[in-house]
Amino acid sequence: MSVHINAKKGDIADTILLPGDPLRAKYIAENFLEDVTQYNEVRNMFGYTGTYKGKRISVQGTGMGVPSISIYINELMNEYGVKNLIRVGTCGAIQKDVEVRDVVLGMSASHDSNTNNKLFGPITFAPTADFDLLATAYNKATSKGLNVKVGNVFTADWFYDEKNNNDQLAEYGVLAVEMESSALFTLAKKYDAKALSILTVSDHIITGEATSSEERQTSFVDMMEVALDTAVEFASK
Ligand SMILES: O=P(O)(O)O[C@H]1O[C@H](CO)[C@@H](O)[C@H]1O
Ligand SMILES: O=c1cc[nH]c(=O)[nH]1
Repeated sequence: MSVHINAKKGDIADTILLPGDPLRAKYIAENFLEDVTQYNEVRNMFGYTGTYKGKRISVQGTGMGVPSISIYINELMNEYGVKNLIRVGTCGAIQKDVEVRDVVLGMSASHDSNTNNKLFGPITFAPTADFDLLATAYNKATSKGLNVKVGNVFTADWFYDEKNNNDQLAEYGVLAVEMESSALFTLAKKYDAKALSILTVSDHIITGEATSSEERQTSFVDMMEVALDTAVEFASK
């Protein structure tokens, strides 16, 4: 048992999906996994383990923002030996050719979080996804015929930020804005684990087009299938 996860050693698979929304974790467990057990309900941050296509996979809500996901991924890697971490999140598009409901694979994560400044001091570390996970997810997505985009995402500390630099970020090729990937990529490297962010565009920051909160919990099935089909290639059992 760790501080925020009420699971025994061995309850959590070495390969895990990480939605910010715990109800998205519940949806994935109920609709995609077989032989599911719930291992965590501390703070209603639900965690489940089951099988998908015969492989043992877990899914754990992380909450919103760098501090929250950092707590969960530290405990998952340190206390439970998790090795392959795939975020299944939502993001806001900032490029005209990235559309609502598109799937975005985060290859790198620029950010405005102070956590990496504390870790690295004067060095600007570039949080980067694991290439093997990224290549596998890309192949799974394109073989499903998805309109997948791959590139740099921006991990923001502020959700409501009137002074954000979306225009500049877009000019420099950033695809979309979310709130966790830089911490996931940074900490996974520290603990010699593999990490990737698979995101669905839930809203478009330029056009204002948006999805409902129910759709954000339950309907981004393309992303969930790409993540699970990728996860099974890396799960050890
Ligand atoms: O849908 P999730 O995975 O929570 O991701 C996005 O949604 C939340 C903001 O609404 C932030 O956590 C952001 O990263
Ligand atoms: O963090 C997020 C997630 C979705 N949409 C946004 O604008 N920001």
